[in-house]
Amino acid sequence: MTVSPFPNGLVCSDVSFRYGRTRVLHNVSFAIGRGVTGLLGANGAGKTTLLNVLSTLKRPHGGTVSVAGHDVSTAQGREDARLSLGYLPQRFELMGFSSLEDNVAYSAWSHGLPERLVPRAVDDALAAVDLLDRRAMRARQLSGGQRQRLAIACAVAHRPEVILLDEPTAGVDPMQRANIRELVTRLGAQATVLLSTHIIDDVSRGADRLLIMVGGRIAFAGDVTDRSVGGPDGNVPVNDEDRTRAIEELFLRVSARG
Ligand SMILES: Nc1ncnc2c1ncn2[C@@H]1O[C@H](COP(=O)(O)OP(=O)(O)OP(=O)(O)O)[C@@H](O)[C@H]1O
Repeated sequence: MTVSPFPNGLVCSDVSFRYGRTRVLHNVSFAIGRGVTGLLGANGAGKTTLLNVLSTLKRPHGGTVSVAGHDVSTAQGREDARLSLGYLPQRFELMGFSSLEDNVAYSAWSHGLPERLVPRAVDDALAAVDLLDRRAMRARQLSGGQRQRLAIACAVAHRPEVILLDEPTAGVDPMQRANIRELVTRLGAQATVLLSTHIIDDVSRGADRLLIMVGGRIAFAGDVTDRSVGGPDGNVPVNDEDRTRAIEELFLRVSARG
């Protein structure tokens, strides 16, 4: 057995998953630690399915997942993992008629944060997403981008060690996107963050590492500053624009290879 370099991060070993008889994840393996790892893949590549498996919502048909050191193949491991996990799914529900602070408090409590720690956690999470001054508002009164930020606050208020974000910047304007990107970078300073996205800018500007999924397999894994991201000529991109272009080219190259 190989020892993961990130025993307290997210370790996915040889994971397979099927919907009925259709295999969607094929022997997916990677290990990531603190920082932001971008997960890129075309529509239908299997990103959401992978996040559902990593979050323990779905059980893999093969392989193992370890979240913050907890092996999720056992009932106790899954229970411990859920307390160490924050998951922002692609489609999330907020309690529209409840205040922002009640939304975050309920989420923190339901993730197992002791009740006495909840008020402070709510303040910290709302401050982190820049919504503290709207704490008493009802969630249904927020704009789309603000709702997205509130949902992130709900996902991270219990201070999880591993955070899974499924397209957190989908459908938000460039200003809000930059705010969310900055927030994700801050989260990555304290936690292992896996960020699934179609927006290459989010990866080139905000991620340290990159995974590319093609047809349910990991087709590329590396640092965003790796020489391999620079393409066949091996030039290392030095600024965000060059890096975005290089990652886009890498994505197309790797996807075409299948
Ligand atoms: N509940 C389901 N039942 C059957 N097949 C499914 C189900 N959910 C997803 N699939 C299939 O699994 C494959 C992977 O889907 P998934 O949603 O994981 O991809 P994705 O990379 O997240 O796509 P997108 O970027 O469009 O969100 C697709 O072929 C999809 O049709």
